[in-house]
Amino acid sequence: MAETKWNVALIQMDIAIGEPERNFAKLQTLLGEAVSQEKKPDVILLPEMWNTGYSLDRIQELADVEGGRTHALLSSFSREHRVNLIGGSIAEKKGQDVYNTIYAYDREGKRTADYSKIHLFRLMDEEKYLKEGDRLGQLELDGVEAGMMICYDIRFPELSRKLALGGAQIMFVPAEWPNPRLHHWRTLLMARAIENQMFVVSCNRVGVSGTTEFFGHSMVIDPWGEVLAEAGETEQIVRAEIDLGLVSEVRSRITIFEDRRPALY
Ligand SMILES: NC(=O)CCC(=O)C(=O)O
Repeated sequence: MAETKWNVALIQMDIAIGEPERNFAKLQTLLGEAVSQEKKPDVILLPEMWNTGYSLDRIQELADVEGGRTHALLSSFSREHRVNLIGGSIAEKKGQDVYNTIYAYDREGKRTADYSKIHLFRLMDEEKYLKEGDRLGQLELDGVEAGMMICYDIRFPELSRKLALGGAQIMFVPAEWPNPRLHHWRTLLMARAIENQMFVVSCNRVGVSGTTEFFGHSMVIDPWGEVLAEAGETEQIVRAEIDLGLVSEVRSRITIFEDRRPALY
C-alpha cells in the first residue's frame, strides 16, 4: 500500500429530475471545485442517479446508453487530475434494460470496477423500471481493498459483511435518501462502519424532486464509528482526511473477525 492517508471529497449536489444536460453541466463545475483547493482529493464520490434523478417513467429514453457519456467525462477528469473517482451511480442503459450503476476510475482514468444496485427500492418504484445487478461491488484503490453499495443496500448488513470478509477496508455509498428517514440513514451508516470496523464514505443528494425532499447529510465515518465529517442540507463539497491505518488498529483491538461463530448463524 503506497499511502495510508487519503483526502476524500463528496459532491453533495442537487439533481435536476429528467435533465441530464443540466446535471452533466453542474457536475463538471462541481468536479472543478473539488480539485481547486491546495489539498487535492485522493478520492471523489458522487451521489446516486446523478445523471437523471428518479425520472423513472422516462428512464428508457434518458438513461446513458452503455454509460458512454458518463465514461467520457469521468475517465478524462480522473486522468487529468490524477484522482480516484467513484462516479456515484447513473441510470445506465444496456440493451433493453436500465441499471442503477456505479463506474469507478483510477488516477490514470481507467475504469477499474462497476457495480449495479442489487436491492431495488420498491418504495420509489425502482423494481418497475430498473433491472437489478447480480454481482458484488468490489474494487481496489491505490492498492486498498474497497466495497461499493448503493443507498437502499445499506439496509442489508449481510452485504457489507460479505464485502468486509472479502477484504474491504472502506465502503463507498452513493445515495438519494429522502426525508423523513434521516435517523435511519445516519444509524445504518454508523452501524455498517462499527460492525465491520471499516470506513464508510457516503454521498447523498439534496433538493426537492416532486414531493420528495432529500436532506443531504453526506457522511464520512471511521472504523470506530466516529463521524469525521457530516454535511448540512444544502449543496456542498464535503471533505475529510482519513487514515486507513485505523482499520487494522480497530480490528486488532476488538477482534470481531476472529470471534465470529458462522457455524451457529
Ligand atoms: N434510493 C434509495 O435506495 C432510497 C432508499 C431509502 O430511502 C431507504 O429508506 O431505504
